[in-house]
Amino acid sequence: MAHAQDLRDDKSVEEAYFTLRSKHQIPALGLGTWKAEPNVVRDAVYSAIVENGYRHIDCAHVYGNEKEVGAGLKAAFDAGIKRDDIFVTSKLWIKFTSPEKVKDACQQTLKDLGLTYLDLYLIHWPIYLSEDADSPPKKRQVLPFDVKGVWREMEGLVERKLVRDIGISNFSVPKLEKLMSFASIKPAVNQVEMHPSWRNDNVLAYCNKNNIHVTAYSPLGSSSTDLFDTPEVIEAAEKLGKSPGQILIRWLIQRGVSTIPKSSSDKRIKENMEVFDFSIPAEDMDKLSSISSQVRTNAGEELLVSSEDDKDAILNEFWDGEM
Ligand SMILES: NC(=O)C1=CN([C@@H]2O[C@H](COP(=O)(O)OP(=O)(O)OC[C@H]3O[C@@H](n4cnc5c(N)ncnc54)[C@H](OP(=O)(O)O)[C@@H]3O)[C@@H](O)[C@H]2O)C=CC1
Ligand SMILES: O=C1CO[C@H](CO)[C@@H](O)[C@@H]1O
Repeated sequence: MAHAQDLRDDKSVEEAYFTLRSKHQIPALGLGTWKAEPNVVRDAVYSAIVENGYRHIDCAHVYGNEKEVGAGLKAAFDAGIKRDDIFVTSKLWIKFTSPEKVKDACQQTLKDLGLTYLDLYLIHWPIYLSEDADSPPKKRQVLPFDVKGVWREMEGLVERKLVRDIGISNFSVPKLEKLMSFASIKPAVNQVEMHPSWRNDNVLAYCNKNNIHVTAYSPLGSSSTDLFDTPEVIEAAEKLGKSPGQILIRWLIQRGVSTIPKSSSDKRIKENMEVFDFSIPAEDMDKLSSISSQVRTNAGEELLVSSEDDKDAILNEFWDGEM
């Protein structure tokens, strides 16, 4: 199987993988499922896998559609795709990030998806909320997060063979450093927001140095269309005869990062996969990597803002000043 450094020469979607520290391989491109309506996500998953060569599906309990994603996976398996050829990621939601809740939460996700194991299970955010927390939560509903205890339970999931690899999502460098200091099984992946308008360079550098693979979420800027109008993106797209979306996806893969663009449209599911027959020249990579305005689309506000007064203090603590 080809590895990251071979991608430029790769013509085969199925061969485009990055190798994790466990030696398991994660596909460079997957399908995101956040905001994929339950009534359409089954068909999107089927179309992605069976008709367009996707081999990674990114899920989460909180997306409220894991049963329907599972129906799409089942349809793909019924069509002859092998379970072992598909990489499925899911995430432990923040109301279950307490040691005694981890195993049940994982088993619920497995049941909903109709699987006996996950390829990757991530702590969705480094935070623990009470199960009755409002959205956004009140300050008192943000409970002490026992990262050591939760991680030990995540390691237990690997030992029980419920998951092949474990990782985290939305972890800043200081939070990664803490986790690395006690983890017996080191995190395989950190899934974070990443695109040319939020490069996340510090997190990427730390992860590269510590053999933690990075998966980029919201590679197209999520629900905002601003990225598609960025001059550097338009210039590269026109030069290479590709769509802005293809440029954004390819930029990530050439950075050594896997990514999971979401689409429920057949046309865009196909378009987003057509990124393995070209490469972005170094000068355009540099321009795309030099956009001065850097803004997260997902700073966790919906999880954390209990009142306007608390907003800055809570977010700053959450991201350890890495805003
Ligand atoms: N770990 C975490 O905390 C998070 C993880 N994620 C994961 O990452 C995935 C991707 O991120 P997400 O925030 O959904 O945003 P994306 O950056 O993937 O953008 C998705 C949006 O772009 C549209 N789109 C898709 N392809 C194209 C294209 N080629 N041209 C134009 N528009 C396009 C989609 O619409 P349409 O469906 O109509 O094509 C949708 O509105 C999520 O679905 C989820 O799985 C996301 C956020 C946080
Ligand atoms: O993955 C994600 C999408 O949905 C969640 C709930 O709104 C977000 O918090 C999270 O970042």
